[in-house]
Amino acid sequence: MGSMRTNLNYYPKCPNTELTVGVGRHSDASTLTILLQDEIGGLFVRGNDGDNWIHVPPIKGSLVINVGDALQIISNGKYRSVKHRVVANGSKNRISVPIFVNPRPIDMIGPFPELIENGEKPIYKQVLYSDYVKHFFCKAHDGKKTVVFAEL
Ligand SMILES: O=C(O)CCC(=O)C(=O)O
Ligand SMILES: [Fe+2]
Repeated sequence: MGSMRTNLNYYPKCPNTELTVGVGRHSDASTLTILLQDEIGGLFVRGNDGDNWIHVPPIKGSLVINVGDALQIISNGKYRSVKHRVVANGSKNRISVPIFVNPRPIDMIGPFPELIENGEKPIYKQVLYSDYVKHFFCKAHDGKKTVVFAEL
């Protein structure tokens, strides 16, 4: 069991795209995010090793699935949450609908014991998911810094 939240994002067209942030770089606090985007485009993801932003082109009828911080913590870093951002469009409005699939607020999250039985060291501690979310939302988006909250 988990909890889910849906956002309805509306990005009005913006003549000065170089002066505008659609959504600043961040990873989601979710376990997984299921994202429906319209045909406009503007979502970029960052490779874990690379230093370039990769455009995620909208494909009709498809959903984008993003790994979130909770899955990174639960998997002891085996799955890494994806850093992403949205760039405003100069001539067209854009809509996106992410569904955040989350642990419940009352859940303690930390590396699954099954993953650390073979001598692997946990790199994250047990945190109450509602505390993680509170920490996540009390800061402006700044890449993946929020996951440090759960590090040992
Ligand atoms: O609009 C998008 O494509 C992504 C939005 C997003 O990253 C978010 O709501 O967390
Ligand atoms: Fe996001």
